[in-house]
Amino acid sequence: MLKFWKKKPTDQGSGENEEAADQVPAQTEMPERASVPEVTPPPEPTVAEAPTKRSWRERLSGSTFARGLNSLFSRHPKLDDSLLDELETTLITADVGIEASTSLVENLRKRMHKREFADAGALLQALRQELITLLKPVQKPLDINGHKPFVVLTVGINGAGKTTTIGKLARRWRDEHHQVLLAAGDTFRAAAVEQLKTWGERNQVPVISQGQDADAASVIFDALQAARSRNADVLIADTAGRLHTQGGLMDELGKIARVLKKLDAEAPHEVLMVIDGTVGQNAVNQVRQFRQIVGVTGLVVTKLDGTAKGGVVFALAREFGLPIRFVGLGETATDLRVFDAEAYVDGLLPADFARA
Ligand SMILES: Nc1nc2c(ncn2[C@@H]2O[C@H](COP(=O)(O)OP(=O)(O)OP(=O)(O)O)[C@@H](O)[C@H]2O)c(=O)[nH]1
Repeated sequence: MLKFWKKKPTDQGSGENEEAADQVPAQTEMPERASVPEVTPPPEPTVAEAPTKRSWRERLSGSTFARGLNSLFSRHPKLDDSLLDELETTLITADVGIEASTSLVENLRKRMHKREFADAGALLQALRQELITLLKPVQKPLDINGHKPFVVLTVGINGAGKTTTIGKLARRWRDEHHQVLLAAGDTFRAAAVEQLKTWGERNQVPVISQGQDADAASVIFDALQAARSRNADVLIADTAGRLHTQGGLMDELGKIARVLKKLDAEAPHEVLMVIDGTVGQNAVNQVRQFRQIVGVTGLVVTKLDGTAKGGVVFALAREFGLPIRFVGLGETATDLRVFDAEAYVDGLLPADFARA
């Protein structure tokens, strides 16, 4: 245990470890130190990129959801039961989920039979409203001002987009003038540490890392100490992608959370689960499994610009009611958007009917 605190010759000499060690209560479980933490300092700022922010519709219009609705309403402009039957199929095909799709359509069918809609356009407007109503409760942006440093622990399965999302978050919060620190806690995948360092360099944000195969809890613990001693506003910790069946790796998440609590009883302040939006209904199972291991407090749904069908966001909202903090609409730094129910729905609907 003492070994963990012993200052290594190549330490940066900041005195951070000693200072934070004084604040640590008696330890029963400590992360194993595999190697000396490395701090990658941010390089000098370069001229800021000036990316053009593309609209939600530009990004979402290729989805099965958007294409399905467009084609349905142009092929079938007449208001009747078969339009609703096809609408139900379109929603299910787009990953909205059977229960949510059926309940949405049956509700619209009842209203149609009560002659609430003059034409198919009015039905589409009602659908827009219902979809927004489904998503509004999960539109709860992440507020990082309540704690200092605010600790965000990102979790998810392999390739979901955690590291990329962290890079985008670093950029966003840095642009909002927060002091950001990153922890390279994905010590499992060879390239993950380098990938995070690249994002750090690109966004002038320091990264705390050890070598590959280091103990993730140790890296993240060190990073929280560093964040405290540097008076950083936010620490974002990466973790290795894992499946619920990988017991050892799942236990590691619990260990990371416990070790963080030794420094701050309320940390992590956000357990952000990153979900690949192209995996369809599987996303629902993933969230269910991760929730049982670590108390997920918010979701990020990525890759909605790609081959995602678009509907999984509704399925997640209906199933869990967990806040959807952000959605990934592309691979560049500014492509992570704060989730906005109306903008999302309007990005999926045919342009003539959406309000955007
Ligand atoms: N099109 C698109 N691609 C994305 C988005 N977010 C992430 N990606 C891509 O998804 C791939 C995987 O992203 P990573 O960030 O490496 O995923 P990870 O979850 O850290 O992966 P592991 O370390 O294996 O767990 C990369 O090629 C990213 O560029 C997004 O919103 N849109």
